[in-house]
Amino acid sequence: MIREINRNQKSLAQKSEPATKNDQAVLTDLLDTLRAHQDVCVGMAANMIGVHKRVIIVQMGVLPVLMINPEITAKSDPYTTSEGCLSLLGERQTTRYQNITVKFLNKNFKPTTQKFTDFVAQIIQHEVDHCDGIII
Ligand SMILES: CSCC[C@H](NC=O)C(=O)O
Repeated sequence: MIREINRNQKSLAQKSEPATKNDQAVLTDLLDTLRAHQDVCVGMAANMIGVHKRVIIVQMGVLPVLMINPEITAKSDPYTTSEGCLSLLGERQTTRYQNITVKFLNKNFKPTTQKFTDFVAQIIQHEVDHCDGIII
């Protein structure tokens, strides 16, 4: 189901709870909602559709990838960049890391550890921050 974008800064500042297999609906809602905004949006966290669970979706080329309970376990090569967000007006400067390692459950709840670089790594960092109540 396509959900409304949460722009309530107080709600977005809340830390999200770990997701479980009971949270299937948010997986499809994130897919549907990202698809509906794919012209302007490359990633989303569940709290952006009002669900305070640690689930993110990241556009990797043409493929949207869901990550459940993502955790960045290693990062290297910091740089400064400017980012926007569907939940926020304008852009803000932030520090991101060129290379990250992420531990997460895939869409079938299979434990996965994967390395990411460049723009995909940047999107993941932005969305993991959302899970921690941090907006850029
Ligand atoms: C480069 S990271 C920016 C991610 C942002 N998505 C919101 O959480 C977006 O603009 O799609």
